[in-house]
Amino acid sequence: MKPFGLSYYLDFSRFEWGYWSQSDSTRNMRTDHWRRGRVVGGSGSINGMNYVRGTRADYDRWAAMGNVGWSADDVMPLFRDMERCEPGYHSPPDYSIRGDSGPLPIREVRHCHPLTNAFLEAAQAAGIPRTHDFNGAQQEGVGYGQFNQRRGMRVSSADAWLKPALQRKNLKLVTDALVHKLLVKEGKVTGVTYERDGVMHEARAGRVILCGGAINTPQLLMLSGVGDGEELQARGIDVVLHQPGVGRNLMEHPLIRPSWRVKGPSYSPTSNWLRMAGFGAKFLLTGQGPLATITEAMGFLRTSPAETVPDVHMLFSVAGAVNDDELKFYKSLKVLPYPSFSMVLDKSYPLSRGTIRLASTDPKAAPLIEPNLLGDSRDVETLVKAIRLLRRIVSKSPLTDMVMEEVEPGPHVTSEAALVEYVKARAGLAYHASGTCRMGVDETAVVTPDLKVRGLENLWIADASVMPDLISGNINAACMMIGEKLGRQLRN
Ligand SMILES: Cc1cc2nc3c(=O)[nH]c(=O)nc-3n(C[C@H](O)[C@H](O)[C@H](O)COP(=O)(O)OP(=O)(O)OC[C@H]3O[C@@H](n4cnc5c(N)ncnc54)[C@H](O)[C@@H]3O)c2cc1C
Repeated sequence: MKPFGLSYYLDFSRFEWGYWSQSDSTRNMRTDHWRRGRVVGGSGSINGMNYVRGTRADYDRWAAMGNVGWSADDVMPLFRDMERCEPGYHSPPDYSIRGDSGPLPIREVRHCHPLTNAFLEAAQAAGIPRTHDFNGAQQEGVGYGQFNQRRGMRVSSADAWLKPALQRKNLKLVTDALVHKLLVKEGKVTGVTYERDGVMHEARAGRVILCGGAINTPQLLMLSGVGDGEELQARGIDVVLHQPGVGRNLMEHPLIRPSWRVKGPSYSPTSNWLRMAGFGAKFLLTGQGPLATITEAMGFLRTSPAETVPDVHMLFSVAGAVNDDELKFYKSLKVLPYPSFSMVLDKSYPLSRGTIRLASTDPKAAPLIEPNLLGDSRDVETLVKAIRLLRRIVSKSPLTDMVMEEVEPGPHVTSEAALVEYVKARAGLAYHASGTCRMGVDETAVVTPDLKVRGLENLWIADASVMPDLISGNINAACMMIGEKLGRQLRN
């Protein structure tokens, strides 16, 4: 999926794990599709490419939890070294903060749809500040989207780091392989077993680094006997290390998609061949337009003046789409078939926590994902306040003049109770699963601040599972930073 636009037309489900969660009692017993990339580059090879670092305060919070080495002063230089801001930013980036020579190109949206510019103006009319770089000095506010793309084409971590390194003689990439478990001898990890074309193999290593993501990394640890001792024994797995923190603390940004129908054309699917040809030409000539992305602007908003930091994050999507539980195939998303936009909204610092458990000792079986996505009522309250804020934005010119009607939640959903019910009925995933092998300094932390698995020799983790709590915004950039940080640490 190099150009994002292809995902409208082609079925990429074979590059995915196809996980569905357990019914969620916090959301009317709904179940949802936990999309995860099953491809070189992982979920970063199938994601939306929105590039967000998170705030300085996010990492200072991680450090304040005892995670030495993770403060903003420690990690922001890593982000800068990773990035190469492409030409064409509306305001020149501040290169004391942003990078200009790293392996990962980051471009800003240009030549937007009129709805995007109308949204930015309306948000400011509603009292929301304009930020010229939410990855720079000020995250708060609304601004144009940034993407890890070159001329509109995806540049994933595999493109930026792995592919150039493949020429090295000491690197071998084995694809189409499923790791079954860790090899552990007397508390020391010596390698992994994996299956390829129905044949089992062993890979031995001086140092083993797990990066299977927030669902598969804890699954692999549990299959290897590392997890809650009682639960492992109940499944007949020999306990290598009793570590009840494995698979706990599952974090996800709960997400809703308030949507509006508009009078003029948006990027919604169209049968007008002339318009489609125009989109194709724009992409080929400039790398911009809906084939590169449909989320042209972003916002980090405070739902009330009492909030000290933005508590919700939103993407302005110039094609309306709503969550759809009826769709049991690979997206659980219904694109609205008429001109429309969505304000894709997620709660930045969710308090609810879910769990990953083993469903079976078969490495090919999906683990049990128990989301508990809205287990803490404060997450619901924030999303309800955020809907009111979005409605205020839409009521402002020039956006209001372009809108025909509110599609979701709908004009009649106005009371507190009705909005709470809407959130419970419709909230889904931002695909930011994280935290299931939490970094920390306490007994239930799975890794130490240097990402070493506590209680085992020779094993580190570098993926979203180590995050101690969630950052504000999308998390792929933070995952890349985590990998970069561990790489430097082990090299030294
Ligand atoms: C649909 C979607 C849209 C998203 N949009 C954005 C966005 O716009 N911006 C953003 O910043 N973030 C986005 N994200 C989130 C972001 O991409 C992920 O959070 C991030 O890629 C997670 O990185 P990770 O290294 O933790 O895991 P992953 O990227 O999931 O990598 C795990 C890798 O391990 C492999 N693996 C797992 N188990 C095994 C095994 N047993 N044997 C062999 N291999 C195994 C997987 O196949 C995969 O390649 C999105 C995610 C999704 C799914």
